[in-house]
Amino acid sequence: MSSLTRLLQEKRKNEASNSSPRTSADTLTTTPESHPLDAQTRNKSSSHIASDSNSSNGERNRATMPVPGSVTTVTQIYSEEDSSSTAGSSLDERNQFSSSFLNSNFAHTASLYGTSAQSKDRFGSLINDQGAAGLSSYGGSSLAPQNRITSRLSATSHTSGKVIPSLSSSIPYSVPNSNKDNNSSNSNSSSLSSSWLETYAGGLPSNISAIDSNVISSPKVDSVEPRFIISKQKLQKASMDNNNNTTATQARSISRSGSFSSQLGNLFFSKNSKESSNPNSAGMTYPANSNGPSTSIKNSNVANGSTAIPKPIRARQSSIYSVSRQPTGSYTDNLYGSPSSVHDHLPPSQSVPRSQHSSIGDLKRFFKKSSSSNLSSNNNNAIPNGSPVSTGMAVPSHSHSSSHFAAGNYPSSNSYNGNGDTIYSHAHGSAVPFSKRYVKTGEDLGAGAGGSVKLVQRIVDNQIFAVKEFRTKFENESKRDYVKKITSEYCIGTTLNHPNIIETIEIVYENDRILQVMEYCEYDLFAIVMSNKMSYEEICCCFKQILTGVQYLHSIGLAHRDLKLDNCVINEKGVVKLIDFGAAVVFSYPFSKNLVEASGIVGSDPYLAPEVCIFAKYDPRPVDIWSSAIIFACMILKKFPWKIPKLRDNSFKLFCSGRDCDSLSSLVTRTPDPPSYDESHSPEKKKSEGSSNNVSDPNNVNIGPQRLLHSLPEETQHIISRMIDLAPACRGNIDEIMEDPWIRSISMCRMVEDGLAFKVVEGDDHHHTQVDQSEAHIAGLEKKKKKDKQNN
Ligand SMILES: Nc1ncnc2c1ncn2[C@@H]1O[C@H](COP(=O)(O)OP(=O)(O)OP(=O)(O)O)[C@@H](O)[C@H]1O
Repeated sequence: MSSLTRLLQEKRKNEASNSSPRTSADTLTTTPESHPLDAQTRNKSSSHIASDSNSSNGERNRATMPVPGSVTTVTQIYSEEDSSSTAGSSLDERNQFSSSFLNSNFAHTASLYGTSAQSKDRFGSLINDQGAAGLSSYGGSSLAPQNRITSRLSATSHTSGKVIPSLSSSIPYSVPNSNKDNNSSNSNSSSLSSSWLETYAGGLPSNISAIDSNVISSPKVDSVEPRFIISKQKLQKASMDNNNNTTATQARSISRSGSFSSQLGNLFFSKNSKESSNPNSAGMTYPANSNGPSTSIKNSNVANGSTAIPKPIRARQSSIYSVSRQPTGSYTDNLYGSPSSVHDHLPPSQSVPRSQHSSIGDLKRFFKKSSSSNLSSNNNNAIPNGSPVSTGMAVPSHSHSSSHFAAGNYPSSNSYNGNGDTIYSHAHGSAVPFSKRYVKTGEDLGAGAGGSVKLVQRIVDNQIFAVKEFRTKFENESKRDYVKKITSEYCIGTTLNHPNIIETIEIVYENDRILQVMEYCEYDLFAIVMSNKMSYEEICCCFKQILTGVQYLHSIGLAHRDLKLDNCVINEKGVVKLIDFGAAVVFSYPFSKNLVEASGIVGSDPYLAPEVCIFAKYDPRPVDIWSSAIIFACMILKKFPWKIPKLRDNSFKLFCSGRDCDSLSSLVTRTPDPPSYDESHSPEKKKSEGSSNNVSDPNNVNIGPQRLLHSLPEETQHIISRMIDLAPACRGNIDEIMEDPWIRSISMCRMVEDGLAFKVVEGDDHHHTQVDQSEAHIAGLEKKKKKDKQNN
């Protein structure tokens, strides 16, 4: 056990002894004997690994085998709940694989965006170990509760009111070697990693190289060149000028780091048009030298002209031509390259990425509207940094998506009388009300925590789209949480541009509903997996496409945080797309090496990475990596490896056991082994990763990582084991994963540019399974399941 971990545990122990009786039960137990794996308990568990659905009996038998006495089992800190909860909450073993998989997979996303430990406490009493009616932070949805595992806020010590440490405070994420002096104000992790780094001569694992602290801090500047020094008089004059021109001041005051969120906080909770029109309360305004607000907008909030709102025509115009998909990596060109942007009028130092302006302006208009209808005001609510709101606003600055808002040739108005407003669009004719441009067609596609998704047909060309209608605010939900969710999806949806990410066509606010029009994909990946018709090559293709989408997200500083089969759709050409960015967060801002940790138990139980359930803050990138590996395992096994990554789940407990360590917290906080002398002099060997997968008995397939891995094809085992390393610091990062020989060898269907359009180049060793449209989406599968139940 590392001294660091020991320190952490001692701290917890002390905290535990000082707190309530409940917390004393959370004390770390490290003695293997105290949690022997007992066959009976395991027997109750239904979530076992098997290579296919017919092997359930064999699996059950295997699970009842006594675990050799020599192997270690793991215990989890803060595990009162875990130890007291029953194995009965695991998947029902008697069920067919497919049905348990189906039941379990209708999982809601739980999210507590950026909540503090205290705020989590508010929900603590609602925790329900049985899972069926557990708390969804969204308060439920239209899907039948028996059909889903609701992600609960059940993890760890949230109920005990303890402040759970940040994961990065116990492992060295940071890389402060290059600017040691600058990091004096940084967290412990920086100094820890600094010494760690010094000790081991810079042998950094590849997945932590880009980050040098978990705090955003401005770099210190020792000396400033004279030409950059502005005299006091000049400054005063400038500020007087600025007072006369608040619009310009506001525009210039928008900074990349942090201020977006607080300004957005004001924006969202503006009480009325008066407040909104006050630049000090509204926060976001448009550059004075832009074309200014459109007086043609029939919006009382805007009509007085005192609030500088992006000219919608401009924003709309800006989105038409440049929205065609750009190959990954071309975003910086788009971001700064378009000559027609209003931002080009600003000197570089004052300009902010265009799409930020557009998004913010659009959002401002939208939320002023909605605040006058749905949301009552509350100016006191500040939205914290790192929340999905700030996240959302930060996204465009990273991304190429400014192209969405670059010059174009849109209809002269994007607003229409009374009924609705297109917030974002790169669709023709968006000046016409949504309801006059689209008709609903067919069955609903699905519904989840964020809203319901329907199929619509565009009248003008009969093209089919998926429309997500965001749910309205729940009564017991804070406006902050609601707004965060919507904003996050809005910003991200309008920003991302990659073949493996769903394309947002437009976002419309109409009759108090928020509608996101997306490209339609004919199948849910979940439904395809459930058809049991996928070939191995097809599974690999889908997996690589998912990873490609993740690689794109991570490359622009975003993490999805809710990767699961349900959030992957696939079109009839075999192109997989990631959907549902309601839980996504920014982990890195442009031009910054700082890691912005994520917080909250967000995601769906079976796909959750263990650190999410243990730490209040964590790096969200390894979380995506873990979830992607679980998706792969699900596609191969047609079932979940476990129901939840907590020790109360016997399958997960067995997976964690049999290693050279007996405590889950130690395993999770492990750091890569420093390279030995030999390794550091041999690039090949250097790659051999330290990991928490250290196995006591590699031949025992009932316990340890091989419990899962042995069920997977051999060539996949190496990289999957790197992806499901219990320690996020040891987990492979996305670039490393893409370099894995097996991943590289996968023949993947992909989109390539073909003149102005894109065409799909199919993988050469497989075809993609198609299923009947009645069973192509989760809603259809649910219906079928209900029908089957009734017939039985
Ligand atoms: N573009 C699309 N094309 C086809 N089907 C889609 C599309 N977008 C969503 N769906 C279907 O709608 C379902 C719900 O969508 P989504 O995940 O965005 O909703 P949600 O309310 O955010 O769900 P969750 O509970 O996972 O947060 C998906 O599982 C999928 O079946």
